[in-house]
Amino acid sequence: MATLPIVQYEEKIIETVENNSIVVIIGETGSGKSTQLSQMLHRRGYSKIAVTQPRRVAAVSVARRVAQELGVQLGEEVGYAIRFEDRTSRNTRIKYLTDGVLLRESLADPELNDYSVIILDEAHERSLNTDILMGLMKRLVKLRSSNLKVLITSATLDGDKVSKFFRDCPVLNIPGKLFPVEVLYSKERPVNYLDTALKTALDIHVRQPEGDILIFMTGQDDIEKLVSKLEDEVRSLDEGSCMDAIIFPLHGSLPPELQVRVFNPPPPNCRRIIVATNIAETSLTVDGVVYVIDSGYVKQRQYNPSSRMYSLEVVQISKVQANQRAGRAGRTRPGKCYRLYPSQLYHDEFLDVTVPEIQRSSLAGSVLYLKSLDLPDIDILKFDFLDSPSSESLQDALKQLYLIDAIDENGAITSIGRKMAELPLEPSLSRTLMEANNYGCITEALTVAAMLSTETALLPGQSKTEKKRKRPLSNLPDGFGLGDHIQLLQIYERWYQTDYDIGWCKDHGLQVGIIMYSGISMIKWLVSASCIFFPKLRHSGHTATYYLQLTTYCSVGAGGLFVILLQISTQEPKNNPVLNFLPPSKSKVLPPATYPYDDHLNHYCSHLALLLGPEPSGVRGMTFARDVRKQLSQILQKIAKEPLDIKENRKGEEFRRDYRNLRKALCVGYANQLAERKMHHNGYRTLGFRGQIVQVHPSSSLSSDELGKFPDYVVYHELIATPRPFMRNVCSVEMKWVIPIINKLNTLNVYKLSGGGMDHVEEESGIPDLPKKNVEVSAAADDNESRIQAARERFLARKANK
Ligand SMILES: Nc1ncnc2c1ncn2[C@@H]1O[C@H](COP(=O)(O)OP(=O)(O)OP(=O)(O)O)[C@@H](O)[C@H]1O
Repeated sequence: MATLPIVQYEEKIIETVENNSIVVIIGETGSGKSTQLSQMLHRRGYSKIAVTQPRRVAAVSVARRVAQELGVQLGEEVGYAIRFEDRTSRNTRIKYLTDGVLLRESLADPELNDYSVIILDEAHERSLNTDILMGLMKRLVKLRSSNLKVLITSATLDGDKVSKFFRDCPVLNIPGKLFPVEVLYSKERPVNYLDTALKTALDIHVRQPEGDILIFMTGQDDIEKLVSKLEDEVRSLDEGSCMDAIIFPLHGSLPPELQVRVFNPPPPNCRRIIVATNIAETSLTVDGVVYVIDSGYVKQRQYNPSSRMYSLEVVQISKVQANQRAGRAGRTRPGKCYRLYPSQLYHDEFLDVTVPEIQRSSLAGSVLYLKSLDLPDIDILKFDFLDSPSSESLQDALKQLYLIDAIDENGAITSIGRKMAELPLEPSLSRTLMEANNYGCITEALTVAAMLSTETALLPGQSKTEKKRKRPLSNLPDGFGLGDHIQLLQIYERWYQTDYDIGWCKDHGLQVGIIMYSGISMIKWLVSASCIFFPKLRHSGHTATYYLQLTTYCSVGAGGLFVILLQISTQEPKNNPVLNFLPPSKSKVLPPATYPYDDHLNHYCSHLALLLGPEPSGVRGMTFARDVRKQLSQILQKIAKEPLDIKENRKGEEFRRDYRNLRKALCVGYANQLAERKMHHNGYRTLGFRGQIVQVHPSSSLSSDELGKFPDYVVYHELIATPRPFMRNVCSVEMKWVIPIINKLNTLNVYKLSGGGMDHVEEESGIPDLPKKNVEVSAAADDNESRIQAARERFLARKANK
């Protein structure tokens, strides 16, 4: 391997780090920041080094690479920790982790005493968590100036600005690029960038020498379309006219085991084409990528605090992002980057840097962390951020936290808030769990939280492919028309009643992937087993590869045997007689990856995946939800004072109930996400400050009454601003549960909540659509009467407003 540019500056780097608590390091993409800095510091005796990454896939892949370079087993001296998966041990000295995981660790140990060095890598991404960590590091180095070093690293960060933020800390600019990348621009912006990306990829495939292709698209839908078109086109090429090609999608909704497939080397005489979102933009080295195609766009989530609405917009990338994308080529040999936009556009119209996530996200979760850290004299509205979020965003977060009882009226964190902060969930779901415990329905609430946190949600369909799947799903439970949370719960309960039978999922329209997934897991287990019985295999990479390839072809050839394997494999591992002989999995989410030849095994399995067909995303949804549920249950048991009554599930009972307690708990958890139906139609108005007119998303399972009317009040999981604003994942709640929340809304003072005391102007808490006087909770005893009364008051209030 060629010497990486950063290695030549080792002495200078170490000297600067030794003399300063905070150092900013700027080096070209591929110069070795992510993989080498940690090793250098480790060599120089720093005891434990944390390296944060904004993205999970990067944390895993860089840890894997460093473990390989040091010749150690992943999870031992070098490990990684991402949400719901921790692959570290007591021996771990270099730990790659997502910035969110480090923030969470700081809750248990605010001084992060476990680490002697903290590296915030890829700081240019300006992820919400990295920005908050920067603010915290500034405080932390004061407290631990004698024994903590902080490094902020990036290829494309404004070093001077960061240096200024950290009181003029030194900035080291590491010159040098490992391999050159030739940048080619289009003459004009294409009318259809999907077709242009397709044409460019095929052109490269047919005309250019070997080397893999990485294409940056905006989102899952476009990726799926392009993958399918590429597959068709490659299949129709004359045999022997060019090398073979395998095409991989890569986006955040793919399960981790399918994401890492892209790192497996392709078979001989075969080109990989990877179609990715910006998940592949930073820190990733896919060995063999020589050509990058950059569409110039990214899909970005944007939160509007005044409407509390998310929109997902396709926007032009920044120059920083374009340069990061180009940097994915030329990492292991010279490369080319095809930009599907003219050079003039890049220079004149692209923003220099990406808008920080902190300025386009809901901040409730982050503010809760800050509150729970118990930092002295902290006024959230004046917290020292590199780029401050809008005061409106911070106020929105404080109000939400107050409404769900995470902070009191003076802004102090409550005991409920503390527990919520320990759960790796968004505040609304954490609060629902806390309340569900009081109402005796924690078992059900855990399932709902797990189903909603599983990114590859089964319902409602998000991508085109998922929409196609909606038909078979109609056989699934309907949530009794009470809403989507209940439907998700019922689906999981139904699955539980089949003893988590994968075949049941198959019967609901997910068969191919399910069998393939189980079949691959099964074969992994079998190969693991053969390595126990033939230990020589474990130590010989080449022999193992050869052996694995041989068995691949034998397995495929021996169709009969394979069918039997598949049959066995549709059972859960715990029920499977063969699997019971085998060692337990070390990793919590992935199928077992226990031996040093993991990569060969994954390689082998990806060959098999290619032979067998599409991906099992729906199954991942369910099996992953099950795993997440188990982990959440463990965390809850740990933070509860007394043992919790959490069952694996309750067979049958819930099908006779109206889920009243669960809906009550949801109402408390989603107190900031409530909507009231308009009087004469099925549109809703969100409750709180500046109500919005919104609709129930058409995919919802919420049903109307005999008059065709939806329930008067619902909670919603999120608001999406498409041309018409929709509530996604809604659940019916009752007015008498809503009233105490409205009363709370009337009393809050946001400046007190911020922790800054009363030295600000009194805040007007106006709720446009509701009476401002306190509503007596007792008045709600009779539902009908109170509804009539409320309707009357709403009418009068509206009239008065006119
Ligand atoms: N998985 C891998 N396979 C092959 N080579 C790799 C791998 N990971 C890293 N490398 C090599 O190490 C070099 C440095 O990678 P590293 O991720 O440390 O760079 P970096 O400076 O952090 O880049 P970036 O700013 O793009 O994240 C790469 O350019 C590549 O040559």
